[in-house]
Amino acid sequence: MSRPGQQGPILVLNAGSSSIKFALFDTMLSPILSGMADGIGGASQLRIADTDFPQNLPTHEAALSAILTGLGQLGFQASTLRAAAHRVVHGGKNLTQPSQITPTIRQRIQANIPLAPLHNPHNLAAIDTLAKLAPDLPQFASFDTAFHATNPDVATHYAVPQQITDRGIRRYGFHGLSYASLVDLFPDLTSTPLPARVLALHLGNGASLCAIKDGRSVATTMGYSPLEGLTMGTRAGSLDANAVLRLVEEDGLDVTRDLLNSKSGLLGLSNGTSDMRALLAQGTAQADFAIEHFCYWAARHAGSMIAAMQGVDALVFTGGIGENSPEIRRRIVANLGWTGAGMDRAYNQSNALRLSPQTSRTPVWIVPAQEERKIAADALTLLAQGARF
Ligand SMILES: Nc1ncnc2c1ncn2[C@@H]1O[C@H](COP(=O)(O)OP(=O)(O)O)[C@@H](O)[C@H]1O
Ligand SMILES: CC(=O)OP(=O)(O)O
Ligand SMILES: [Mg+2]
Repeated sequence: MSRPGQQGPILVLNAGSSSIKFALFDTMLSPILSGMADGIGGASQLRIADTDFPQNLPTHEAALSAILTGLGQLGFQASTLRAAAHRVVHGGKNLTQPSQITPTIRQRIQANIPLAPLHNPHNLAAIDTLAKLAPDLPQFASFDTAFHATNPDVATHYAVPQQITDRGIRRYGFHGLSYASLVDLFPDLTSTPLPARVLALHLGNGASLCAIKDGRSVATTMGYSPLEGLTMGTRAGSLDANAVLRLVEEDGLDVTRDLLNSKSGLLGLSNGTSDMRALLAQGTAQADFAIEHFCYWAARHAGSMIAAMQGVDALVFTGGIGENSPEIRRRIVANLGWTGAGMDRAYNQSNALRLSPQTSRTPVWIVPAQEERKIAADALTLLAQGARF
């Protein structure tokens, strides 16, 4: 029996830790419209196409409901869709390929909640909400961990006994849909082939770096969960495991989990603000220290990524901060002057595609994160292969 939306668009939902991005694509992968609910839990707003709607969005659930209402008012009710496709942040050991969501896949996503507590619950909530609204709607998931499946064992193993690694305590890496789309889009956008050794900087509310050699991930800064690595909006980034043990001992597990995932990073350092745009506008000593910490550690971790590639041929910024903040890019590239990267002030100020002058030995680019397009492409491939619908 055919569904009413069989010829309709694909809805992509990308729930980040502070935002839900969404997009509709037709079956030729042409964008129909896109939008975003951002600043969830803070100074939130909903943007659909080019229109901003100031909205109080205290939770991801409120944001999802506002998005679905807004799309419904434009004629895109759930019943009119051909499929929905989701970014799922943690696929764990087993979910390394885009998949149609079945009860088994849903159960595995749920089992990975402790590994990505700021993400997987929101991904699952979106899947469940749509399943209730439109039980026959085929739904698909693409996993943020999958692009890093090419990391060598030496990069994915923590230095713990093998039986611990076998329990899944290993490095996975995230932002893989962003890095995969960067690799796909780079040649067309820049009219140059993808350089052999790319340092990709995905700087958003969550932030990570990836060493991309010959188009494949060979190292990344996030590990077992999206907590490891850089200083982030609310996440602490790397810290000594013995410090974590002490916090758990003194404050308990739940308090410590919340502290390290939701109350640290820029928010903790500045004593109140996780949003980079707001921090840059503040001008207080605490805000400046938080910004300095972010840029210093991004550059320090970059050194590690560059060592994994034995050098670097290009730097590529992406993510909300990477695409939009000239000041943060300026500071990070200044800390990486030793790589031969340089910045043209005017190009940087205008968020141009190429940020470095022609004389720069190592070019610096912006490639906008196109996670939604990648997720839609994955879903279309599965539909073409005959996924049930
Ligand atoms: N013009 C800007 N200047 C500085 N930071 C910005 C700007 N625009 C967006 N950002 C920052 O980008 C971050 C959100 O990035 P994004 O990739 O959308 O987040 P998420 O991790 O939720 O997907 C926030 O810290 C926000 O302040
Ligand atoms: C994995 C991750 O940190 O995602 P986001 O940056 O969207 O929060
Ligand atoms: Mg994001």
